Amino acid sequence: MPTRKRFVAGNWKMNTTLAEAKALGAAVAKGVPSDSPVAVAVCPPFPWLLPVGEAIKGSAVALGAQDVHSEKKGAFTGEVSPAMLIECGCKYVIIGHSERRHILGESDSAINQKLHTALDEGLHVILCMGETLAERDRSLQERVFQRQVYAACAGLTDEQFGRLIIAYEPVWAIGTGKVATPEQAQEAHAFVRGKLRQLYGEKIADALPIIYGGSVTPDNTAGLMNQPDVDGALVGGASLKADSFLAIVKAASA
Ligand SMILES: O=C(CO)COP(=O)(O)O
Repeated sequence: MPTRKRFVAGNWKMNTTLAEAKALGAAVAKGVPSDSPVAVAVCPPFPWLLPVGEAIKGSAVALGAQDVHSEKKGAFTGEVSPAMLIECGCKYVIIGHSERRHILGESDSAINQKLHTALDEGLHVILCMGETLAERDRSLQERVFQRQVYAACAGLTDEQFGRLIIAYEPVWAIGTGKVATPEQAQEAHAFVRGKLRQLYGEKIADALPIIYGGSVTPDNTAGLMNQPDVDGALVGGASLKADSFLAIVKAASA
């Protein structure tokens, strides 16, 4: 049986004041035990990376960013490079979140470029993917996974695969309170893992964490985590309160 460490990350999106972010970071850091069986990260907005990094310093909680640019540096007004994130203390970066794909129009190829640059520069990447409701209604989800995941993974080295986490986030479940059932999540995760196995071999497929995101709460975490291919959670709304985020981490630790 493969042993994948579970991973729970909080995506704070465009929320929190500076004071709230520092307090939330500190409370999460305090609540996660140093010997936590679950790896934990928080992903605050860019301007709060340094102060939140300070608030979680020395704890078991790692820092992540919500996006990154695909080039290493240059004339890209308003953008942030992988090296800047690393200097801010980030271990992780989220790439390809559905809000960026659908609201900001990020294409698969732009996401793939970001993924490769971020991995080349040394970050761990949380690559988001998932189908819309219209796509699920037409049973197109597996085609969507294929497009979003496999193109992104082409050309990665074994070492880079070791720094990749896939987050399955069905668009219809994000911020809607409509969580995927454990069976729906398992089916999607198993499909993705099966394809990774076909394309890149057993070792890579078995080691790669696939986490679920979309209306995760303390109440539905255990059911999702009981599925063999669900390795953790990417949490939006419920990560904005330390109590609920820590309850999710605890449920994922069981
Ligand atoms: O988009 C998400 C995490 O990246 C999920 O958001 P919610 O947990 O608020 O549904």
